[in-house]
Amino acid sequence: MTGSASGSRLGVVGLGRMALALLLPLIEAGLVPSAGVSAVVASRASAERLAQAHGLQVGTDPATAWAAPVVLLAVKPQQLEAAAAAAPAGGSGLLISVLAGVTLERLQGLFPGWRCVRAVPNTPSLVRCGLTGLALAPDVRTEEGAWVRRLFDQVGEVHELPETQLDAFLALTSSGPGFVALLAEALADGAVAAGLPRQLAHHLTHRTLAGTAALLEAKALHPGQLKDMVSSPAGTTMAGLRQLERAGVRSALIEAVVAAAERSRELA
Ligand SMILES: NC(=O)C1=CN([C@@H]2O[C@H](COP(=O)(O)OP(=O)(O)OC[C@H]3O[C@@H](n4cnc5c(N)ncnc54)[C@H](OP(=O)(O)O)[C@@H]3O)[C@@H](O)[C@H]2O)C=CC1
Ligand SMILES: O=C(O)[C@@H]1CCC=N1
Repeated sequence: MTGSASGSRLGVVGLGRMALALLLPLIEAGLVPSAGVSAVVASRASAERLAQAHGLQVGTDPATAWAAPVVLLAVKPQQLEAAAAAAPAGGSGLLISVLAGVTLERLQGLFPGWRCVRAVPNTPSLVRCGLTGLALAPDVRTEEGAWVRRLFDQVGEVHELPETQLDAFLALTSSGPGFVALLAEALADGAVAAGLPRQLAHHLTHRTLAGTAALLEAKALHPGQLKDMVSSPAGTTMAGLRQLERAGVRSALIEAVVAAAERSRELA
């Protein structure tokens, strides 16, 4: 890892799916040296499995991770109190939390002395197509803030936002991959039902999603414009769109994002 904010050591408290989605590409790109990572998880079995799978130092003694000058906190919100209870008193480093909903104010209360960053990343970070929302506590030093932005920039796009917008950001970008995956699964099922082989149906679904997103972005189209572009009068797309509107898919998607944002606020 480069940059004065970090030295060469990174503590990781909770090495689950999100922490791995961030760390593995950073290690692969040589931006975080695997020898400088000290990770802790809850169970000995997970520690052994993760150490073997990724060649990282993974244990269950929290002191090893909290000794680093920068700590990535990536336990579940429900595991926060236990993780905080195991942190040594008198910390003075940089704490980057990715916990859904957990506010800077709560982090500062639980980890006195730590300069806190609330990050909202997503799992496409694993393939360096991520999105990260960031809010920094006022005491985060200028060079630390710059280092954090650079770090997340390496796995995708960074958006620094007022903290009040992070729950909505998370609902769209962090929960969003789950919503889109459900759509992808259902679209592929439809293609199989209509006669395509399963493997081809999944491949074509992924390419359709990626191509649609690329077209929307490249031509700066409103989604409604693209919908109209592919809908011939009395054609195939309108036949499908009528079914979607009848089933309330548009409203269901709106409510899904709103529900995820509300749940994030509850987890605070
Ligand atoms: N998954 C996602 O897409 C996103 C997740 N997030 C946030 O990231 C965080 C982690 O989520 P995710 O990676 O999915 O969860 P996981 O369940 O995959 O990972 C949680 C990790 O925390 C470890 N852990 C549990 N308790 C402790 C403890 N007391 N001390 C140290 N480690 C502990 C677990 O160890 P063990 O395996 O031994 O139980 C596990 O490694 C959550 O707060 C979530 O809100 C944010 C954005 C997106
Ligand atoms: O579902 C969750 O709670 C986590 C946070 C955002 C995505 N996954």
